[in-house]
Amino acid sequence: MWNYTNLQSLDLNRNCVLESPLETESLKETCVYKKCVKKAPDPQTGLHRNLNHNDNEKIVPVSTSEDQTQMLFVDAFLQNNRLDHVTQLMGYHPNYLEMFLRTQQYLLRGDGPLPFHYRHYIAIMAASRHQCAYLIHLHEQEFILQGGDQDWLKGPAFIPTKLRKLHEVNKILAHRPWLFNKSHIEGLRKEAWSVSELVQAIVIMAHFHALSSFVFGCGIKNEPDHHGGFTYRPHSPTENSNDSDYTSDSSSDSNSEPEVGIEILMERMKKLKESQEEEPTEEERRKRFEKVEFQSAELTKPGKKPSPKAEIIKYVQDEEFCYIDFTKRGCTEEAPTFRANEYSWDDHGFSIANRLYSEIGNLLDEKFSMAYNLTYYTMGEVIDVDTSAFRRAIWYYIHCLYGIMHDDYDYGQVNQLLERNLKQYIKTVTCYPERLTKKDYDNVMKEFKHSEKVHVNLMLLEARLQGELLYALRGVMQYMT
Ligand SMILES: CC(C)C[C@H](N)C(=O)O
Repeated sequence: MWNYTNLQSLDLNRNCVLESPLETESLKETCVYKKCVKKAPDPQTGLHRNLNHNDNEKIVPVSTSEDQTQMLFVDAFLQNNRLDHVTQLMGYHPNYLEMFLRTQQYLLRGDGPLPFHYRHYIAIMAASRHQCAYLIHLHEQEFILQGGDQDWLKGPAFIPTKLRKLHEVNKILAHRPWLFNKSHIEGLRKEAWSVSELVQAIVIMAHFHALSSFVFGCGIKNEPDHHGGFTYRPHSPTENSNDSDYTSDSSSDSNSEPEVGIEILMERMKKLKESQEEEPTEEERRKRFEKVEFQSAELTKPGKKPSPKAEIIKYVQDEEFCYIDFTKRGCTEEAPTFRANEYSWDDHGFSIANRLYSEIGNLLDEKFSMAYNLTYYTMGEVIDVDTSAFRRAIWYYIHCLYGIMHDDYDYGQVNQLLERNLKQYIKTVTCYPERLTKKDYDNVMKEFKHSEKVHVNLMLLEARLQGELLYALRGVMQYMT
């Protein structure tokens, strides 16, 4: 349904999207993704540099000259009744955006056992675990458009028991997915949930948990017609921090370490590639994994969890329940390491998802592999770079935060390629995105292009989603057998 507000937002969204360090006051409408132009190598470093990018762009404008992106924007507008900021930001990576839109459309509006208004309400429940006002507001509106009862938006006391009973699973999957097991399914089966309804609900929850990470990770602002969204940007980042999804940063936290630049990173990647080191033994691999896991527990986020605003708190139960570190979770009993070679997406998750919720396995599979393999062979201003080692390190580090170990990956690479600040950022965005501050965003990947920071956030979204689904679908499989 198109209405004036939606058309308005299409027009106005250029002025209020990102609370990003790159925000300028001028409302530039420039296309973001440009083809690299090959230049002569830098005489000092021998690296090829792409001098043809403009780092002032924040989102891909509605008037983009890229045909593929333009078409996707039209699709997104028709699907979502608006061209939202998430879509415009993902517009930097049109091949990915296409799969994202296809999957989200299927989850919310395609064939499936759950009524449409339930799907949007589940999206609200999921986003509320991370206090993601942006997604909550979007789906409150969609919920009403789908004929949902306005009273439900007062909070869980007003919703049907069946839906309310999802709370426990929503909470566990969002923060400690390793606790999920078949007993949760058994419990919900007694509350009139069919297995296929549950699988759809689980995929919707996981999708919106991970999308909340993306929204905070990139600092996406509210839509113009939502609370706090229809404003001009503040002049300084500290002014009026209320209208953004970033928390204001009062702590002088640890993010002051100098960053390893792109050149050093590239040298390290090259060394790893050329290294003649013998394949580490299984035992050695396990030790390296445990080391990374152990170290991650030291990367705590100083400062308190932000307290949710009234419009969000009404949806949140057990507010205190959140991610806990490996060292505190009593690894042996409650959460043994999840071995991805014993239960993997490719061999297990994919087929059980497809079987119980037709088509979803294929859609997710394409989206995972797009995010995992996406590359433009660039790093900052350097072109012709094989970035796979860096990208793999990010993906597997996220799984490691969830206690998932891939036997064939050498976790030594994580420590060589991801420095402390970046690990801290990844951990915050993955585990408690609501705590991310603008300063955290500013302090990482300083030499990267804006579109590359978005790229990293796409990987965070997908790796987190896959990790959560691995636990959830393993629980479903245990229930079925
Ligand atoms: C995250 C980025 C460093 C990815 C890089 N720009 C690439 O095209 O592979």
